[in-house]
Amino acid sequence: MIAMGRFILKCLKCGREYGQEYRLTCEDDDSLLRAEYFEKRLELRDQPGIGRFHSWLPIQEELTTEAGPVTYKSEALARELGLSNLYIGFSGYWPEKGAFIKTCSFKELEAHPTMQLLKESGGKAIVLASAGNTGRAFAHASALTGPDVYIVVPDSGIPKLWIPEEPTDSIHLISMTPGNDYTDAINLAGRIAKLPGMVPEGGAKNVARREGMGTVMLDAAVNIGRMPDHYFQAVGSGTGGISAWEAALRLRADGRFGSGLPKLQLAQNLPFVPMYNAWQAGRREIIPEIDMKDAKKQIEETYATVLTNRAPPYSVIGGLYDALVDTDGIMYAVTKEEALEAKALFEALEGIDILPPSAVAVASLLKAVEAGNVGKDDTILLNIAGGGFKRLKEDFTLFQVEPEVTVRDSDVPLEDLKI
Ligand SMILES: Cc1ncc(COP(=O)(O)O)c(C=O)c1O
Repeated sequence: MIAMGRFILKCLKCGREYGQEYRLTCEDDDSLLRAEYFEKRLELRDQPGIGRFHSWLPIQEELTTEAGPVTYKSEALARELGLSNLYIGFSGYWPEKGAFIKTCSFKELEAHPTMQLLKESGGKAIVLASAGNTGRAFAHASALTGPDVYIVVPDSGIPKLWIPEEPTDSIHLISMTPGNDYTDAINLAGRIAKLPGMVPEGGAKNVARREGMGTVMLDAAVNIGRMPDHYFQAVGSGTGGISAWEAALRLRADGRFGSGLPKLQLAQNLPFVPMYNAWQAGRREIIPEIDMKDAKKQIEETYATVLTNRAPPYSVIGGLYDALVDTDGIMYAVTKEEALEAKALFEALEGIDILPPSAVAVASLLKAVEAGNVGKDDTILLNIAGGGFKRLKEDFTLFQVEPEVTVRDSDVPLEDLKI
């Protein structure tokens, strides 16, 4: 158990408080827990990456990894769009800009604090589901730091499960046959996590994961000197949006970064856009028959497959709906063609390759400019949550993680997994 805490966990529904521990839910209800840190002012630590933001990470020991978010002011894309204060929050590999996330997405910002919290709370093995990028990040973190990870991935995610070092025995990859999607992987991971000795990673419920993603907002505020007026990101679960909002609430309370919360401007990719549909209809609830009819077929047709969660933390108290309401947010639905065009534009102008979800985010910024949803002198943060994969391959040899077992559906007998 953890000694002397740095924060408490508070239930956003009933207000019940818990000490510092690896806890995903309140004992009385299912709303999100939020960390309240004893440090109310952000005090940057002298660490190379995400560890700078230790003030608001739910761990004891400072992280020393070089992986961290990078913020820079755009010139070429900004000029093209006629924007005078466009900032890029870049999570990926781009050494020329000081970006050293070698699994090329902001999922690594979630993985490092989560693995550290697991260690500090005595856990030995963590279980998670992934559409690909999260699994890669946790596999890498496991190879670097030791704890076992059990990663359940749908077939479409397997090619994304490479890491920049030899896979270690601590990485256990479970793949699912075609026909299963990310949500099927979530369901199977949920069953495995109930086995003795296993700790569920928890997705959006995992505070360490949210704070890790929230550092993109913190880094931007520190670099710009204030919070941005707008925050653009592509979402699948929406956890990044929730995290950006929570980070902004802390920055507002800090007092040095402005008092207006950044307007969340979030995008999904067509035809699978359940949160966009629910938000457009003004609903807290996602109604599957309306908002994601023929979900599995829609998911197969999407360009950015990692943005396809059928059970996102949208309706839950403290979830994405609340974040959108509180920030007067906007959602976008982007086509594959729009995303590909945006990708080509960004890469040509900014000079770095980006992953499909980031292309969806760029496309939503183009739409926002066209619709007048941002002012030309507004301060805008565009979260490029994944990029630099081509750049990474120039410097590193990548290793594919091989599945230990492949299963047909999420109801398989757990004995078959030979865990
Ligand atoms: C690069 C990238 N961007 C965006 C997302 C969406 O993340 P979320 O919906 O959890 O905020 C993901 C999810 O895997 C991702 O890998």
